[in-house]
Amino acid sequence: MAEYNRVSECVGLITLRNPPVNALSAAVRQGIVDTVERALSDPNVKSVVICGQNGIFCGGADIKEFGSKMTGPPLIPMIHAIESANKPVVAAIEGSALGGGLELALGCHYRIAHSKARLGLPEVSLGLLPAAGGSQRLPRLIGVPAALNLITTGRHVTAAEALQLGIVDQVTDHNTVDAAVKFALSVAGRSLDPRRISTHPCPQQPDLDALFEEVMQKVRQSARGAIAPIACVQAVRAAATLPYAQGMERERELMATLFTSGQARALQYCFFAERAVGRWRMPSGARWDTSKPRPVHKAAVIGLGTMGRGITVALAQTGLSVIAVETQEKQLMEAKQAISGMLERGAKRRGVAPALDRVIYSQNIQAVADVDLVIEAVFEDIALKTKVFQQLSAVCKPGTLLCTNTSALDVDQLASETPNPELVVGMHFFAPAHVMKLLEVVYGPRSSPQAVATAMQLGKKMGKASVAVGNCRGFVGNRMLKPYIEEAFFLLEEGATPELVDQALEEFGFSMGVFRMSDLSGLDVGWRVRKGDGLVEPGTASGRSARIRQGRRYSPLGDLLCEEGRFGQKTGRGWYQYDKPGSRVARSDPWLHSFLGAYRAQHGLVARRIDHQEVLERCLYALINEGFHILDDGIAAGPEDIDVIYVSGYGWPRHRGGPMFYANMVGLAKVLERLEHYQQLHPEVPHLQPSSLLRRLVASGSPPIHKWGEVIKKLHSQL
Ligand SMILES: CC/C=C/CC(=O)SCCNC(=O)CCNC(=O)[C@H](O)C(C)(C)COP(=O)(O)OP(=O)(O)OC[C@H]1O[C@@H](n2cnc3c(N)ncnc32)[C@H](O)[C@@H]1OP(=O)(O)O
Repeated sequence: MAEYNRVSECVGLITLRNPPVNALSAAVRQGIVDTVERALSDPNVKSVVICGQNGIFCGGADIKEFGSKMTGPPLIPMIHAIESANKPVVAAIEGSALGGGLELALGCHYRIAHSKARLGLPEVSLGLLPAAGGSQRLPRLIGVPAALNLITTGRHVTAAEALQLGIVDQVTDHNTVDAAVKFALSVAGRSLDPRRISTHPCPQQPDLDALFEEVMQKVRQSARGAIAPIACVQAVRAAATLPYAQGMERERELMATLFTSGQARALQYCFFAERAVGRWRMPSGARWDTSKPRPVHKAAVIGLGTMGRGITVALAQTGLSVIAVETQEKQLMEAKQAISGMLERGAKRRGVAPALDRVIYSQNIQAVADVDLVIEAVFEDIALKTKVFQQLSAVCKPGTLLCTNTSALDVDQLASETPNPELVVGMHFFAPAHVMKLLEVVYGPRSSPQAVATAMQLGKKMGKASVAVGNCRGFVGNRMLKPYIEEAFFLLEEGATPELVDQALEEFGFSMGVFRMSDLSGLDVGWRVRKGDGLVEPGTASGRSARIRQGRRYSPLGDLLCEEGRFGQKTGRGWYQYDKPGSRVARSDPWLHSFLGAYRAQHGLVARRIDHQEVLERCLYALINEGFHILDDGIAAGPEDIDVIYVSGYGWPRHRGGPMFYANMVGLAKVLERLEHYQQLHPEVPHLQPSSLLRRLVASGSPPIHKWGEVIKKLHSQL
C-alpha cells in the first residue's frame, strides 16, 4: 500500500503505508510501482518524494513473506524504474531505512534523513545479502571498505554517520518530509545522470586483492560457519571488479544460494523468536498483554561482587537511580571503583556522559527503604539469601519488588520466607551482567503477573533478551547444560580428549567448546554444586561401581581436577593449561592427557576412537532432550523461549537457530532414533532416555516447530 498526493503544486508525494514498519510487502511494492508511474506520467509533477507513514521510512522486505511463494512486483525492477526516472526522486528518511528500505532509498536520486534516523543493510543477520542492488550500489556510493563493513556486519548507522559516509545528502532536525519536498523543488530540472548510483564506477581502491583477502579472513573467523557474511564479501567484490549488470547477476546467484539455505531459515526464526518471547505467558493464564508492569524509577542492588557490580552498571546505564549496598567497607570501596570504571568506559564507547551520579553507595541495607525494586546479588547460599530477603521485607516500602539474582537456588523457597511472596521473582543475569544479552525472569507459583511484567519490562529497558521461565533446578539454561556437560565428561572417560570435544563443538559453531567454557567460568562452580548434592566422594575408589552414584552413571573427572587445585583460567590450569593464572589462551596440557590415561586404567576403561559426529550427537541431543522435558513440564512456554536463551546466553550458533529449532531441522525422528541408540549403549544414563514429548511429537508425524504447542497442549489437557 502506497498513498499518492500532489503537494506544493508540483511534487508527487508517495507515502508507504504498512504498519508497523512499512515493510515492502507485495501490496506495498505494487503501490510503489503504481504511484511512481502516476507521478512520472503527470506533466504537472516536476519531482517526487518517497516517505513512510508514522515516522518510519521502511524496515525492508517483509520477512513474513519469505517462506511463501513470491507474489507482486519484484524489488529490483521497481528500484531500477525509480533510478532511471527522468524526474528527481528524493527519499525522506525518518525512523529506519533498513535492508530493502535502504536499497529503495539508494535507487532514489537524493536522500534526506532526520537526525534520529538509523540506516543499514542488516540482511546478513537474516542469513541473506542486500540483493535488491544494495551490494552493488552501496560500494559505488561510499567505497569498498565502508560498504564491506556495513554489509558484512549489518550494523545500523546514525544519520550523522550516514551523512559522513555519503549515504545521505542532508540531515534535518525538523520535519523530514517538508525538508525533502523543499529539496525536491530545488533540484527539479537538474540533470540526473550523476545521481544514478548504478552508473558510477566503484571508487578506486589500491591493492584491492589484499583488502578482500584480509576482510575474507576476518569474516570467516568471526562467522563461525555462517555462510551469509562470506557471500556478502563475494557480492561486494563483484561490485568492485565487474560492470554493474554482471555484478547484479552475481548478487542474484549468491542470494539464490542463501535464500533457500537452512541458515537463513534459522536466522529468520531467531528474529521472530526474539520478538515472540516478549509476549510471555504463565501457566496460570497471566500474559504480557493483560499484566501491567509497575513503574521503576529507583532500584537497589544488594551485594557488590562480580554480578552485583555488572547489574548496577546495567541499571544505571538504563537511566535508573541505583542504591548499591555492600556491607563490608573494603568491598564497597573496591566495588565503587570498579563500577565507576565500567560506567566511564561504557560512556566513552557510546559517546555519552558517564552516569556516575546515578549510583549511591551504602553499607546499610536501610538505604533501600524507598526503592521500587531490589535485586539481591549476594553469594549463592540459600540461608544468606533468606536472611537478606527477610531484612528487605522489613525495610522496603510496601509493594517493592524483591528480585533474586540466582543461577540455581529455589526461587519459591526464597519467596515463601517473605511476607509477600507475590512480590518475589528471580532475575538470572549472566556474567558480565552489563554485557551479556540474556536475562531469565523466573516466576514461582505465587509470583504475581505484575511482578513478572515489571521484571520483563526492566530487562527490555536494559536491552536484554528477557525470557520468562518457571522455577526449577537450573531454570532453563543451566538445567539443559547439565546433561550436555555430563556427556562431555563421559566422552573423556571413553577415549575423547577435551581438545577433540571442543573442536567438534566449535566447528558446529559454538563460540567455545564445553571444556574451554568450563575453564573460563571456573571448575569449582560445578564442584560446589555437586558437593551440595552429595555426589562428590573424595578418594581413589576404582571400577564401574565408583562411577555409579545415586543410581546413575557419574563421572568424577571434574571433581578430581578440582582436588588438584585446577579450577580453570583463574588458577592457570584446568582442562587446559594457561601461561599464568587469569590468562585466556588455552594450550593442550600433557599432564591432563596422562591423567586421563591413568584414570581410564584405574577404572578398567578402554579408550576407543570417538568421532565428531558422536560428540555432537551425545552432547547436543542430551541437551535437546532436556529441552523437551522442560517444554513438557511447562517451565518454558515454547521452543522459542529455549532457543532465545541458548542463542543469547550460551553461545549456541545463531545460524543454527537454537537447540529446539536445530532438532526440528535435523528431524525429530532422527533425534529420537539416536537417543534410543545411545540409551541402549548407556542404560545407566537417564538423560539419554527420550522424553515423552519427543516421542509424542514423532508419533504425531513430527509437526513443524510452530505447531509443537498444539501437541504440548493436547498432552497437558490429557493429564
Ligand atoms: C528479496 C529479499 C530481500 C531482502 C532484503 C530485506 O530487506 S531483508 C529485511 C531487512 N530488514 C531488517 O532486517 C529489519 C528488521 N526489523 C528491525 O530491525 C526492527 O523491527 C526495526 C525496523 C528496527 C523496528 O524495531 P522496533 O524495536 O521498533 O520494533 P520490533 O522489532 O519489535 O518490530 C515491530 C514489529 O514489526 C515486525 N517487523 C519488523 N521488521 C519487519 C520486516 N522487515 N518484515 C516483517 N515484519 C517486520 C516485527 O516482527 C514486529 O512484529 P511482531 O508481531 O511483534 O513480531
